[in-house]
Order: sequence, then structure tokens, then C-alpha cells
Amino acid sequence: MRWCFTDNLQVSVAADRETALALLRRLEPEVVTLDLGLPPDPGGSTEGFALLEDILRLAPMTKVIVVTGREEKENAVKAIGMGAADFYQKPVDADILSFVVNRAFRLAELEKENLELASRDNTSVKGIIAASPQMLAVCRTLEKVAPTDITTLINGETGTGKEVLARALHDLSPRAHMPFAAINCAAIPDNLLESELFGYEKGAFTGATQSKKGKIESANGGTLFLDEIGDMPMALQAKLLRFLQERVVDRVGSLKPTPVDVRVVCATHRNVNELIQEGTFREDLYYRISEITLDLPAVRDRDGDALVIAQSLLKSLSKQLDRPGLSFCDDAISAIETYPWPGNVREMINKIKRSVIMADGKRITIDDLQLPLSTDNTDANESQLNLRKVRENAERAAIVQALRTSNFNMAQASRLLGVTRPTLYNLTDKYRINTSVEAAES
Ligand SMILES: Nc1ncnc2c1ncn2[C@@H]1O[C@H](COP(=O)(O)OP(=O)(O)OP(=O)(O)O)[C@@H](O)[C@H]1O
Repeated sequence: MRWCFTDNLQVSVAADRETALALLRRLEPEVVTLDLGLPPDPGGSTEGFALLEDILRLAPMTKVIVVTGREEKENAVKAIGMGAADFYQKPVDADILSFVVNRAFRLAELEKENLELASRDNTSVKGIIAASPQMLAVCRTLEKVAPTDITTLINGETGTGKEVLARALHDLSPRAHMPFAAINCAAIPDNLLESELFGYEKGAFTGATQSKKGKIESANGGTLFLDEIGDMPMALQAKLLRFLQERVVDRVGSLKPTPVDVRVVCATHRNVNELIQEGTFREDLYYRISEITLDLPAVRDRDGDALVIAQSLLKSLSKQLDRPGLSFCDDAISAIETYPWPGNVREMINKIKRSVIMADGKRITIDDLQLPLSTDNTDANESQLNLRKVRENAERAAIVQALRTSNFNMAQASRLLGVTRPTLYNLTDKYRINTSVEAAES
């Protein structure tokens, strides 16, 4: 088969599964052509499929082209289903095979470029510090939803940033220059919520000496944020539903409906489906408010975000409290990474504020943070492609850890790692490590 390919391709040939895997580990080929008929089952396909599975497990980016016999359409379909990039039927035709192989190289190249772009990607949503894939996905959805007028429901535990997200939806919308009015439905007594939301006319009740606009009207042209919508009393839910359907408000004590143009964003930490089952939330209202739902993950479910948010909060809070030059000690870093943060970002703000005030020296300890000592010993030993990958992963992890420990100070991090600053810059370029906390904040 060697002669099918042009001189600019390096071709290595393996006659069995073991040799093929050894070559895969040593050479990390971008493209593999795989004949399913391998010994000890040259007439069948079991060994070929086993090898396909091994290759895709060890090096999932490899483009595998399965070479099958003329009558083996089923095998070709099965291989593609397992993750092969393409298939090719024997007998070998040099032109067609080199075309298929070149196409696979192009695909590999495009995927690599894509991955690079994605790894550079970061949230650019104002007020949201995040670097985890989970939050970046939320931010991408938010950017798509923001310019529309669609009624959006944000679900998330307390302190996850639902209000921050609602403001971002407003700021990224054409309504950004108009008002953003927020009301917390759980914080206002039931008997006052109606007049707060819908406003009232003079004389509507004792003490109503003047008419007053409600929150809905004050958001006219902009965005109305209804926080803790799950806590809205049933009687008001009917009135809100009418507003959402007809886009007019009836002030308390008025017979004349007023048209209002607002985009509505709601949020809750409660499970609305359960509330519907219990009979405390109207199902028809739920469908109205959840044209799109955004599920905000808890901090513990965002890979790597806890420390990124903590470092950024430390920076802003130490500035605010006039305690410059503070950083977390190693134990504190591990504790931040492993603590489950039940109160999410709000709890983080409180704990870090306390630690900034309490720290005796320049290093913040777990006691300052009032966090338990981490007992985590991660690094589940996954099968890795080869020693170079193991080294690279370890090297990358050590650099990231040193940068975090030194609060992204390159000079300090290079001292911790025992390398020169230019070497550290080369390494962060090589592993495309973001060297500024600000990049995750912007
Ligand atoms: N990703 C984030 N980056 C930076 N700050 C954040 C982030 N998420 C939340 N915050 C901050 O955490 C605090 C709590 O956020 P927010 O009030 O939006 O949470 P919430 O989910 O609406 O909480 P609740 O359910 O209790 O109303 C705010 O001070 C907010 O600025």
C-alpha cells in the first residue's frame, strides 16, 4: 500500500494489533488505514474492530479509515458507527485511496484548528467570571438568546448568579439603553406584591394618596426581572399570566389597562415542575415564562471555575478592603477546589471577604477562609496514550498550579517551578495556558 501515497507522507506498516498499537503510541499518526481482517482472525473482523476501539480510546482524534472487502458493507457501517472517519473498499485503487486519505488529513487539521479556537475561547459576558466548559456553554446560549424578546427562565441554586445572567441578557439586548427593573417575589409580602408589580391609582386603598407606577410599567421599553418567580402567590400568578398574554397592566384601583412593552426574564432556585405537581404554581404560566430556559450549574459542577472565581474575588476584595498583595496558600487552593460551595458564588464572596480581613500575613490560609482541609487525592489513573502525553499533562498541571498559587505572577511562578521567566513564557505558549486572571473576567 506504501506506493499509493506521495513522498510527503510518512508511512508505517503494522501487521497485527500489538504492533499497530505500539506504532500508534510512538508515532501518534493523524490518519490510520485499518484492514479489519487481522490475525488471528484474518478472515473475519473481530480483531480489526478491537483495534479500532483501542485506537479511538487511546487517541480519539485519530482519523481511522477502515478498509473492507467488497461484500462487507455491514462492517463499514458498523465501523463508522464506532467512530471511524471513513471507509474504503478493496481492491486498492491508488488514486481513490490517496484521495480518501488526504481528505482525512484535512479533517484532522480542521478539527485541530477548531480545538485551538475553542481552547482560546472565554466568556466575554460582563460580570460573569467563568472558564469552565459548562459556563462557557451557558454564556454562548445567553449570547444567542439575548438579542431576542423571548421570555426566559433561569434555573439555578441560590447564589449561582441568576441575577447577573438576567442583567447580561438585558445588557446584550437592543433594550440595553432602556430600564432594567428587578423584583424579588419572595422578599415582598403577598399583600404588597400586587401593587409593587402593577402599581396603583390614587385612592385605591387607604394610604394611596397618589397614583404610582408598578415595576412592570417602570421597565417599559426595557427588561423586567422577576426573581424567585416560584414564590409568587397563586392569585397574582393569574394576573401575571394575563399581562404576559395581553401585554397590558391593570393598576390596582384602575379600570383602564395600560399597554407596556417589556422583555420578561424570570429566575428561581425551586423545581417548578414539583411546584406544579403540588398545585402551587400554574402550569400555563410556567409554559409562558419558559419559552427558553437557562440552567445555571452549581459552582461545584463547573470544572475549574471555583479557583478562577476565587482568585478574581481575592483581587477585587483585597483592593476594596485595602489589603494588597494577598494570595492563597497551597492548602487553601486545594480546599477551594474541593469544597462543594453549597451557597455558590455568594458564599465564596463572604468567605473570601472574611479571609481578606482575617489574614495575618500575605498568605490566606484555610482557617482564614473557614474551609475544611482538602483530603482529595485526585488523578484517577486513566489509560494514557504514551509517556510523552503523561509528561505533558503533568507539566501542564504543574504550571497551572504554580500560576494559581502565585496569583498569576510570572516571576513568582517561574521561581516556584525552578525555571527562568522566558522558559515559563515558552511553556505557557506551548500549552496555551491563559496567564492572566483578567482574561477570564472580561
Ligand atoms: N460567575 C460569576 N462571576 C462573578 N460574580 C458572580 C458570578 N456569579 C455570581 N456572582 C456574584 O455572586 C453574587 C450572587 O449572584 P446573584 O445574586 O446573581 O445570584 P442568584 O443566583 O440570583 O442568587 P439568589 O438565588 O440567592 O437570588 C452577586 O454578588 C454576583 O455579582
